[in-house]
Amino acid sequence: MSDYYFEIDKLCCGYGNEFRLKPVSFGLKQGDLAGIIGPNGSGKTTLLKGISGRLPLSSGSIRLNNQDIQNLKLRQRAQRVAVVSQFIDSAGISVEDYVLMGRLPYRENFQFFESNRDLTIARKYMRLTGIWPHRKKQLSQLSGGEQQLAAIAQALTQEPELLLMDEPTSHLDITHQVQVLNLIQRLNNELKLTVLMIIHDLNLAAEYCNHLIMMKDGQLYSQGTPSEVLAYDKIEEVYNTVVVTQNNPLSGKPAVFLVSEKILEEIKARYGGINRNQ
Ligand SMILES: Nc1ncnc2c1ncn2[C@@H]1O[C@H](COP(=O)(O)OP(=O)(O)OP(=O)(O)O)[C@@H](O)[C@H]1O
Repeated sequence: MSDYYFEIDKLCCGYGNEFRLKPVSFGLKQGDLAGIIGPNGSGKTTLLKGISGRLPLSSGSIRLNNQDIQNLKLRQRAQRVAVVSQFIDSAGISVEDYVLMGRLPYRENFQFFESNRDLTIARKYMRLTGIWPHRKKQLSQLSGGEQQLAAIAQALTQEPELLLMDEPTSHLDITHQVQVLNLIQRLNNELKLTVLMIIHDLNLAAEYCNHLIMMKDGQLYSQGTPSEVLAYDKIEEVYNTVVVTQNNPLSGKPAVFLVSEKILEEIKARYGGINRNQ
């Protein structure tokens, strides 16, 4: 029996000889809201694709609630793990029908129409994500951010135990970023939904996630609480960029500040460098 609700052990996957993850291992507790961070091309999406089954593993195991989920049939896996990817296939389908597709893994053989329960669940998540007013529109008529909300509503309609998300806030303005992350945080608190998401914004990652996984060059570089992972020296090594970190005065979570080249040169000329002990 593992202490972890979700655990990957020495997971390897990639694209032939082009790019391959070095073995990645980590565990999450039920109800963790975990973020995968790291620079462009460090392997975040590849890791998520390996976990979601979109890329075959060359080695390693994935366990959810003490069961190896690699060998589950697609339908069974989809009842337990939902994925929100960056790019949404917005074919000619209404928002409501798109969200209802989240119930497909639960359809019985020869059940051609959704049940009342399917409709109730889909409507609940359309309301929660705020796309309810758009439900009759074609998905292709929505903005990038609204499509992202529809994709999240579909994934939640799947009622998964584990929600995987590839940059769920990438197309959203700050109001909707915070709205979506607040919603995810609420579901995570109320339903004990375990969430693993790729998130580029280090400040949002620090504020919302209780566990961070930092990738560099196809391998796991650091993992732990935001305070452990978002130390200035780790960020500088992984992102090759000078940063200053301070705690958010309200939440106590680390906040990361970038420094322009011009200011850095002025500080070097005046003080010889950044005083990290201030
Ligand atoms: N289908 C593919 N075939 C071959 N190589 C690929 C493929 N998809 C991605 N790669 C390569 O794998 C590496 C890791 O890509 P990945 O998408 O996992 O990075 P990422 O950390 O998610 O980056 P980003 O932050 O830019 O989305 C990159 O060098 C990329 O060029």
